[in-house]
Amino acid sequence: MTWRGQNLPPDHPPVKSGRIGVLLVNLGTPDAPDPVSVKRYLKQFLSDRRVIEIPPIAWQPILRGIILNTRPQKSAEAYAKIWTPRGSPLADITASQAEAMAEVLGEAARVDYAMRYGNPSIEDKLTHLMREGCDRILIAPMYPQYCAATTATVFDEIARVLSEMRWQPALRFVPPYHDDDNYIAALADDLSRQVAGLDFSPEVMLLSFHGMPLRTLEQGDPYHCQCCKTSRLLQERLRERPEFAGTRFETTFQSRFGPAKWLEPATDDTLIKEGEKGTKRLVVAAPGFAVDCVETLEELALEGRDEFLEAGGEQYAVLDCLNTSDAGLGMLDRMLRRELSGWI
Ligand SMILES: C=CC1=C(C)c2cc3[nH]c(cc4nc(cc5[nH]c(cc1n2)c(C)c5CCC(=O)O)C(CCC(=O)O)=C4C)c(C)c3C=C
Ligand SMILES: [Fe+2]
Ligand SMILES: [Fe+2]
Repeated sequence: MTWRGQNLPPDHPPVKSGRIGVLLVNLGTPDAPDPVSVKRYLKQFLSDRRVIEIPPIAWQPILRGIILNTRPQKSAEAYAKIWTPRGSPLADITASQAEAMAEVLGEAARVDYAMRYGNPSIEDKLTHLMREGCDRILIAPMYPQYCAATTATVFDEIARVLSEMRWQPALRFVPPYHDDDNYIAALADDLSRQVAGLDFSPEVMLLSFHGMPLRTLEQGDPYHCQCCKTSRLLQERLRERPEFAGTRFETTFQSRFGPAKWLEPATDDTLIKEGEKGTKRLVVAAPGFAVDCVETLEELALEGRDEFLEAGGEQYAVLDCLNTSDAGLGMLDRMLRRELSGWI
């Protein structure tokens, strides 16, 4: 019996090894846009102690007694507005990114994707890659800015899954890429292309990042700092482009959750203030999201539009995330190849 050129004795169990795997990991999403599925997803997501940093003895009664009895209904309505025939945009676009990377990497590596919460799970996909013979695996958390609530939870889950494996793969992790020239240049190209296609020129551009509780900044999470750096580097690039001549840039934080103080300025408050002070033409980009999701397609594109127009604004657009654009896939390809160097 032979496997990849190895001679094995006839009674040897089949051996598959020597392959390289790549696993793109994003946050996760419900299986369907209904309250039961959203409740299942939120229960797992909001029970993670890195996401809600309140001792479980205090948090779990609030989560189970209040949040999970109210939020799933409201969130399911938001998801229903953006759901596609192929499912949740977050999972669908992440799957397309993985397919595109599988194509460009070809025989050099197996590429797949997983979700930190919900399906397909990290456990299933990591086990599957191992069964396919991948004993070296590159994990790519799809978060440009490091945050304990996102990047670190991927590491936690991988470590948990590995703790139950006899034969563990060798692992690499793609580092946060908030100031990587490859990422900033891809954003600058893609956002300029999209603005050139609008029927108005923006007076103001919001660079909106997912928010976090302010306490996490005070406790040393680098997330806020990394968002600010991405924003500064991106603005430096965009100011050189004719599409942004005369545009004023603002950095904001969206998706506030719960009563604690979050990072400011808040995106929704800023949209209202801009409309009230006479800004007529505004665009929003969300550079911290690798793919479009409920937070960009519903909160920014639908709720945000109403907020801005009701406050006096006239023209409003939310730009696509890098998704599967040429710039986005080119960036991903270069980033994965760099992190795979020596393996492929
Ligand atoms: C305290 C709660 C939350 C923290 C902290 C948080 C951090 C955080 N989230 C993202 C990226 C995404 N979040 C998404 C959805 C989402 N986020 C929260 C709460 C917190 N996020 C909730 C309750 C939800 C579900 C939707 C809702 O009910 O509003 C998504 C989209 C998922 C999808 O299915 O489309 C993304 C992506 C980051 C990057 C982050 C910290 C930096
Ligand atoms: Fe979130
Ligand atoms: Fe939201």
